[in-house]
Amino acid sequence: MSCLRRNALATTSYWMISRLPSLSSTSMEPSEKDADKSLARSWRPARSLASSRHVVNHGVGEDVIQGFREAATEFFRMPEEAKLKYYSIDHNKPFRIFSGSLTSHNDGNDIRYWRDCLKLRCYPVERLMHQWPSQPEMFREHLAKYAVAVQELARRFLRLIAEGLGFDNHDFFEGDLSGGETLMNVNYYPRCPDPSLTMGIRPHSDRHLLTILSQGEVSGLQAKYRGRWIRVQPIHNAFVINFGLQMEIVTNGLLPSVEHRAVTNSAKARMSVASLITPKMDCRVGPAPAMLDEKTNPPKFKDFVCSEFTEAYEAAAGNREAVLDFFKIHHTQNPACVNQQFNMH
Ligand SMILES: O=C(O)CCC(=O)C(=O)O
Ligand SMILES: [Fe+2]
Repeated sequence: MSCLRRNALATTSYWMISRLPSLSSTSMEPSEKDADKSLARSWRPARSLASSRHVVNHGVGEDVIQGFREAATEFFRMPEEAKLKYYSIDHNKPFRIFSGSLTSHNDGNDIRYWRDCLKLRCYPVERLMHQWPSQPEMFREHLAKYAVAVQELARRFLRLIAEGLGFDNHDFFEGDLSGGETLMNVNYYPRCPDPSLTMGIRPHSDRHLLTILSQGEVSGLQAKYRGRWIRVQPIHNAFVINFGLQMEIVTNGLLPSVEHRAVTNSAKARMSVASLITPKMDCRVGPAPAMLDEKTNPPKFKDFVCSEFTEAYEAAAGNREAVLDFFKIHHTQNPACVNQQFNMH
């Protein structure tokens, strides 16, 4: 296991992938392997988020990204009556719209949120697409193409992460650990007359393994870095890759989830599309055995069933420290005993 690689991966949990001059989603030439090598080479630490490094060769065509972004924009443009039937605060709905905060939990603060969110389950496509809205026309078709392409990208990323972590098994994240239904937040932030009074999304860490975010062209995303909020400047056709809390736990804290938020702006509306790669609800999640060493790196977190995590996340309103606290091991137990519980697959 190369310590250097681990350190490189650990330095920041934010990467941006910019457009691919040489590859498109339809033409994976010269070969997927070469594209992966190129991705792997670019897994270097960002010196700071202010000078984010960009990873090229993500392989998702501009037509696929823009096609879905346009269809989603059309969706938000539909008359209120057409959208109202989807409005729901029921988390079990496969497709719904809601307004405002990230979780249903009220954290007692007085912040107002200007966000409409279209929340849906987007992968596996064949199983879920009949639940998506049939209007606007082509919405389903564009979403299906986007969801498949982003899922493939996530799969490649997870392999690279496993490789970068030095795992013998590069398929470590395959199967139940990343095989839950992929969720998608399509966030629409209207133009806001006074951004000092409203937020887009509160500060939070994403709950799952990995988020692949298309920001669009309008800035608004901010990430916490050394205690300060740094703007993540959008890049045309780029994805922001964001490690979630469960990645932080699986890697025993080596790849920390990034706290981020979205602010509103008075000049332009903004739309972002976040695809959240998640474990199966009944999957046991905990620090990967390959990450642990009884003496030097005992487990920092207990394992849990993914559905328990959802409850903790809601209760902590997405706050990184508060969520992690639910699962932290305060080392009164013998780490050797705890070790035996971790069986990820
Ligand atoms: O709008 C953004 O850039 C961030 C969205 C986000 O953090 C989320 O959907 O979890
Ligand atoms: Fe997020």
